[in-house]
Amino acid sequence: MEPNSYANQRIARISSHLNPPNLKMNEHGDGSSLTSFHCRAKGASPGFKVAILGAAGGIGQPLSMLMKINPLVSVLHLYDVVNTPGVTSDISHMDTAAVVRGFLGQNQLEDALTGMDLVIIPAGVPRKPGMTRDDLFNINAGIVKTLCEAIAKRCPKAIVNVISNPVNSTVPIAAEVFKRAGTYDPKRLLGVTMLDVVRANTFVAEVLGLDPRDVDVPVVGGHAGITILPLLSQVKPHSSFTTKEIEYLTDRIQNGGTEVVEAKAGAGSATLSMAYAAVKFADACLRALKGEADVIQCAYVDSQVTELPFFASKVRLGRDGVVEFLPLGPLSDYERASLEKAKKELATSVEKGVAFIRK
Ligand SMILES: NC(=O)c1ccc[n+]([C@@H]2O[C@H](COP(=O)([O-])OP(=O)(O)OC[C@H]3O[C@@H](n4cnc5c(N)ncnc54)[C@H](O)[C@@H]3O)[C@@H](O)[C@H]2O)c1
Ligand SMILES: O=C(O)C[C@H](O)C(=O)O
Repeated sequence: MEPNSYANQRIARISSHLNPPNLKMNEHGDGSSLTSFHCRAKGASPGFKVAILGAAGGIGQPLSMLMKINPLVSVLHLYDVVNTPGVTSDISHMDTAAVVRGFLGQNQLEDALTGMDLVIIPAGVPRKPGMTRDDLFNINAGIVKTLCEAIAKRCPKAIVNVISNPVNSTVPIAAEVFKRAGTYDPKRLLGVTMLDVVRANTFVAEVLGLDPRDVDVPVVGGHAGITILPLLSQVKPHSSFTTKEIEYLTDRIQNGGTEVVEAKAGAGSATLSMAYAAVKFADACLRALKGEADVIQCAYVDSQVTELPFFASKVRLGRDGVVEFLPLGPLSDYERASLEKAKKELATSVEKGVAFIRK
């Protein structure tokens, strides 16, 4: 054994203990462990501070793992109302730079959020077969409200990525909470619709016989059923589709979530593909925060692209969040008709979210 390796092993073992007091655990129970007092201070690695709210859930766990690998992250705060000690201990053993801290329960929510640059919210209940995303409103609306009230207090300048469903309503809820608190910056609040883009790229690539990494499908509107509108006329590389292909692809992309919910047969909704999509989106936000130019993603945002107050479309991201809305571009007749149907449903979902806070 090298002279220092024993000490190094001990320090590695206690790294998961460098946590808030509630998560200090001594698994050895022999009273002989090093404490944080004995550890040499680690120079702060450059990077961003990211909090995941709902970190112990089906999405939260793989999302936390993948964010721990992201070199742009220096500090990773994992918050949930259950099970964060275990998830935090587990993830903190990964030999990547981000320092991981766990926070458990409402009493620690504000500590989890203090000073964060990016907050990702996958907290809330998922669908079971036969449910719509809107059926989750009654539970998830209150969860998102509480979390956003704490964000307004502790990291009002953070970029916020909302994953909790129904996204078409939870993003307007978040906006209303921030308005009430006097901290609303529409550029910094983004509903995550990346999974629709990920699915669209995958399914279109299958039909075209291409590698999905070479395919780019804009998906606009919102994140539920007919509000999910893939713009197949704008697929890159430029491609033409038969009417049958357009109908098949639109239906499959709009119902991708339901396809997973049914396949999981009561055990929840998409978690792994969602974690992948959430990390892709969060990474884009962090690259833009760092100053990378030309970061363009689809997101559900406070929008000027249509007459609706919130709409998903391509946006350019920068150091302050959304810095530009890209125009919808020329639509096919099929897409124009679908957009009108989507707008009606979206308007209702937005109003429902706003009314939840204003009532
Ligand atoms: N935007 C999208 O594309 C997309 C995709 C998939 C799932 N979702 C949605 O994401 C949400 C989470 O899905 P999941 O499969 O991870 O569910 P899950 O039940 O596996 O995990 C949710 C987690 O949230 C936690 N939680 C509950 N109340 C909380 C609170 N007040 N504060 C903090 N954490 C709390 C739970 O303890 C749990 O760990 C669902 O609403 C689901 O519909 C959205
Ligand atoms: O379908 C769901 O309920 C989860 C998510 O919105 C999805 O699109 O997979």
